[in-house]
Amino acid sequence: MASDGDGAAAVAALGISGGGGDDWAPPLRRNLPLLAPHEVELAKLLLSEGQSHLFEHWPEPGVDDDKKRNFFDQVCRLNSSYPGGLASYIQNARKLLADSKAGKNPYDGFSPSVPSGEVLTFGDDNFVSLEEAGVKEARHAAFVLVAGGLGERLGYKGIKVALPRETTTGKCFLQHYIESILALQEASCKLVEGECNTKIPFVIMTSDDTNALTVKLLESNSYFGMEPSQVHILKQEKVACLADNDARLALDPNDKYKIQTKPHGHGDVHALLYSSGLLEQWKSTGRKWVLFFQDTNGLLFNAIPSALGVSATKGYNVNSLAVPRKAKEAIGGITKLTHVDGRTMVINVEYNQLDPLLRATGHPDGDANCETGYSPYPGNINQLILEIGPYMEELQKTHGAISEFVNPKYTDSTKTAFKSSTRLECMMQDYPKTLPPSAKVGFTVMDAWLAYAPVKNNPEDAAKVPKGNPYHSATSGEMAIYRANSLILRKAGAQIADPVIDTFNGQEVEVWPRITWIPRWGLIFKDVKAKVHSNSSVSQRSALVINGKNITIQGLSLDGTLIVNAKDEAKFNVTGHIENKGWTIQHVDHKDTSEKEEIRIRGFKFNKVEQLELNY
Ligand SMILES: O=c1ccn([C@@H]2O[C@H](COP(=O)(O)OP(=O)(O)O[C@H]3O[C@H](CO)[C@H](O)[C@H](O)[C@H]3O)[C@@H](O)[C@H]2O)c(=O)[nH]1
Repeated sequence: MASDGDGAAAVAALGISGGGGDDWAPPLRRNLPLLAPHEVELAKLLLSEGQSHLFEHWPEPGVDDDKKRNFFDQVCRLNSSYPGGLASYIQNARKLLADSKAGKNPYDGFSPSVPSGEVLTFGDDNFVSLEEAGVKEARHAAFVLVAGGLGERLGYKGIKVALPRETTTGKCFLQHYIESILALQEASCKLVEGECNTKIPFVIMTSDDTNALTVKLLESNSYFGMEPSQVHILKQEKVACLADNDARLALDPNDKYKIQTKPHGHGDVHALLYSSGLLEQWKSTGRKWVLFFQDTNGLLFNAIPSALGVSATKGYNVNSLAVPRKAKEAIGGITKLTHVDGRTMVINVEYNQLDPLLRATGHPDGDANCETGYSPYPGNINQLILEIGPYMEELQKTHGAISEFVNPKYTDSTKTAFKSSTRLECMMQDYPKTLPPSAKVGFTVMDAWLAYAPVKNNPEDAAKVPKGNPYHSATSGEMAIYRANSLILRKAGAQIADPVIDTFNGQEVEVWPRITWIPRWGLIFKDVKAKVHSNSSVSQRSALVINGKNITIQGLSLDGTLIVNAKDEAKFNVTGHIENKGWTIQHVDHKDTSEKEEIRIRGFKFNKVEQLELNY
């Protein structure tokens, strides 16, 4: 830090007179001697971008000097972490805020239509062969989890990847993701003749909100069996908040020497990957695919093998996973956009933009269901599979910058003031927007029961979801695992009892038998079919935990709780009639603070009365 004397010299050297009317807000002028030359440059930048208010409250030198210096440390970080620096950020913000105020449609000139993509049916021959193709490709893949989000809508205090995916085993999302990647690695390697030492890389994008807890979760669980060198953490920086339509930066309400910041969105992942150097490394070691996914979709890995199979067999540069979408559901719609000048693109139109776009282009009902009971636009679940070569070529041009948007909440229709500060955001699924028309952009649709069950909404909001639309809550997220596993076993020939309907935290859900397995057991449908025989049955009140790769089920009739553990490659056949009191489901009110938060948000817990545990 420059001494007072140095600062004054620096000021003089930079030719700053200390005058210039409003340019040098008086409180800043008085503090100039405190600043190092690079800080003076940053101050000039801020003033030239209309940010003199940031200094209005600064006291005389000698008071809060450390805080003033910390302020410039933060400005320096904000300036270096945004492509083009803070000046670009403020200019982009001013333009986007003006467009928003004017009600400008970001899709001006485009008309939407329903695109065609690959529609897969679980368990048919095409699905099975795509799964096999996907497993074969998996050893050329790298996975990227975007997990920098706060999960504001869920309101959970911890990080979302640490939440149990289901509470029968209690395994968290991150453990399930890692075990799934390792299972893919193992299965894919098995298909190679000779030795295969492939380690599938796994990147986690964190933010200041999630980084420390994510690292702690990994380290305290020995990376859930993954080699630490396989895992790369990339932390995204937040961006400055905007207080008004002039893009004046907002000060932190709790610290007037700090600019308030918020996450910039999952779109940051492309710029971070670009600057990390990982892509070159991956390409040079034979990687072909980069798979992006989100923090809480416990069904996702049911869809990965076949979707990767689609990418490989269709030669897609970009493949987005989708599920049938209910109108107004909070997932973007995959849409074909045709511009008046003839350009077309297939892209996600975010859920808050689809309705206005449709209304503005001759669809008076806006975002509505069609005769199928679903929106005609497939719902984007934000699982993207990018082919690494074309991806790297594109990033060479864009450096990973993704088109941004702003979403201010105005106090009234004059759109002159915001309810709270806003910021620019970007989304990873907007990546195809800059691609040339020659790019092969496709999508793959699967049933939601198989592929999509996120945990995003808190109990109160979930209970208000229109009837028939998915809740996207901790309750529905867990119940969806049991339903999917039950349906998969049914398809494999087992007799799985029908569900009962119950209501937890105000949400009516189907309660299927609580069946779970480790990814090594049932990575693809062919594996499940080979291990389950049709003469087996599971009653509705049962729980079945399959915890071993080579466990087979033959002639089992289960009415109660059964946990089967078999180590490594040990073979074990589960058979016979097993009956016990089992685990009953106990309702928990989400306001009951005597329960743990992860239990309260799902509205139930298991009362473990009796079980049979087999260890082999
Ligand atoms: O700055 C951020 C913001 C979010 N995330 C991560 O991005 C993912 C998605 O965040 P949200 O769950 O908040 O996303 P939304 O529900 O708003 O919407 C996104 O997910 C939906 C499907 O779940 C749809 O695909 C939609 O089009 C897409 O934008 C999460 O893993 C979150 O941790 C970050 O890493 N950094």
